Amino acid sequence: MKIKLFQELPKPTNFPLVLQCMPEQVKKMSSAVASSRTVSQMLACFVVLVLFLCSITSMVSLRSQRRSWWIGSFLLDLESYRDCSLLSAENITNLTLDDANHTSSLSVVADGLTLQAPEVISLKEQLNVTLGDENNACHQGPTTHFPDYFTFCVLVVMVSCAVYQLIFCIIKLLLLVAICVAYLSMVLFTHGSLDGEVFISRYVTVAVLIGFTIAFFIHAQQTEATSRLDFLWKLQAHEEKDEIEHLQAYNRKLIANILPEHVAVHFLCTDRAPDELYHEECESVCILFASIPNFSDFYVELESNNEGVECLRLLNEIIADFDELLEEERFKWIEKIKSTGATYMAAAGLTKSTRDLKNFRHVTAMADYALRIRDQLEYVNEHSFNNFKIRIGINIGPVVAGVIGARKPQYDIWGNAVNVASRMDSTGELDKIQVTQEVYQILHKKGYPLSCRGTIKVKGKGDMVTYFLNGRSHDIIEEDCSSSGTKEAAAENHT
Ligand SMILES: Nc1ncnc2c1ncn2[C@@H]1O[C@H](COP(=O)(O)OP(=O)(O)OP(=O)(O)O)[C@@H](O)[C@H]1O
Repeated sequence: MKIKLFQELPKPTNFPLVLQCMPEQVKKMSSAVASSRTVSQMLACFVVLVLFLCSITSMVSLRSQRRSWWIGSFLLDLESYRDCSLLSAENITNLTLDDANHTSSLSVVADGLTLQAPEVISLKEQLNVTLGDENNACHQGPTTHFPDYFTFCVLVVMVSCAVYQLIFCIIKLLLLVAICVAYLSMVLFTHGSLDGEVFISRYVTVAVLIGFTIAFFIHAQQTEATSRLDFLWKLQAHEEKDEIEHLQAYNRKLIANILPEHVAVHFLCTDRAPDELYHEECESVCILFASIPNFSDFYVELESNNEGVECLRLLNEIIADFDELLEEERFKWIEKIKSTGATYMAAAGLTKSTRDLKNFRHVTAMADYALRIRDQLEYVNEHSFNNFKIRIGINIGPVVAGVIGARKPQYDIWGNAVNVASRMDSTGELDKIQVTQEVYQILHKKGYPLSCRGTIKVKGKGDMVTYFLNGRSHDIIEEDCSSSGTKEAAAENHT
């Protein structure tokens, strides 16, 4: 995989605390600078150059003031420095202001420069101080008093250049070389006279600066290599994190497709015991079994239908249509449990949020769903020129819900209510929805048209009075009519 170096990593959403206290304009400016590596580098180079200029400005002034004789100015010039040096305690031991006034033939010889007594007196008068005194004008901070200061300043500037890790090492090298060349040319050519007793040897200065440049360049290379490695690791970590998140989302979706949402949440929870059996007791669950008994007649393995695959394709479409209907908001109470062959099983009221013990909306939703899938099969028959018949059974009661299996876990429900619901299907009639007395009592109150089938024999249960659900609730139809009427009226008003 080819990775672009210094590609920009996702920016942190939160500003550091210091930046948060800053005015909005400053925040914007700093984030604009930080977001562009080129701008940041240019800014860093600019800062280093400004520092360098600041450090050598005094040196330039020193040269421009050389001919002036302004004692007491901030920049004492070179000649005054030399004069002060000559008048230091080492050269004139017994000279005080009074002595000098009375000594007419005093002369001072040092470094080949001869000052006659009147000149010395004149100088001393101008200085108006006692020579050899630490606080005299000769000591008042002339830059030349400690000229190596410039070399140290330049070294500090070079250190500041090394501090900026974001500058490429090659740019750093160019910057360091430029600083060295500029400074050394000043020391060697324009300020050559500062050498000797004033500067440390020019050769030492050259050696020190070259040595520092090499050291800083090696340091810059190492820092850059570390930064690149750091960047690649960060990039790799980001990619791996994205991959893990993607995988987690995929797993979540997969589990949500296999298990009901609330059960999937339980299984994705990290602090659950791995061998723990998931089960829960649910009261008043409405169970539906819907089967297509004549599908087995339709299913034949022939060469013409690709050994039965085309039959399975049609069954798959029917089941998928049933699944799709559950996406509708009004069927949110219902959870598909499974489909076995041509039998579809669903339950409503498995969680608190999908159970309505007051208005039994989960039961009415199941009744509507049963009517809806019957219509859907009619529709499939019309379009596939088949004559599939559906048989539906509905019951209500307590169940135990749980997940069975470690490798291919399956959510299922068990209990007498489930067995009876299955019996309502198996003992039912084609194209009819058979319900138990408990379901009848709920649906009847809600305005659903039901007809009593009579007493039937149910295996294991004995005689049972059952009912057929014949259509939708009058209340719901009225509600639908009024809402569609309102919609039409609204549409009319709109036009
Ligand atoms: N969770 C379930 N999923 C699918 N079908 C179920 C489930 N629970 C019960 N049934 C079905 O309910 C029907 C009634 O079961 P019951 O235990 O009363 O009698 P059975 O003797 O086991 O059934 P059968 O006589 O059909 O073999 C069975 O056909 C069974 O397949």
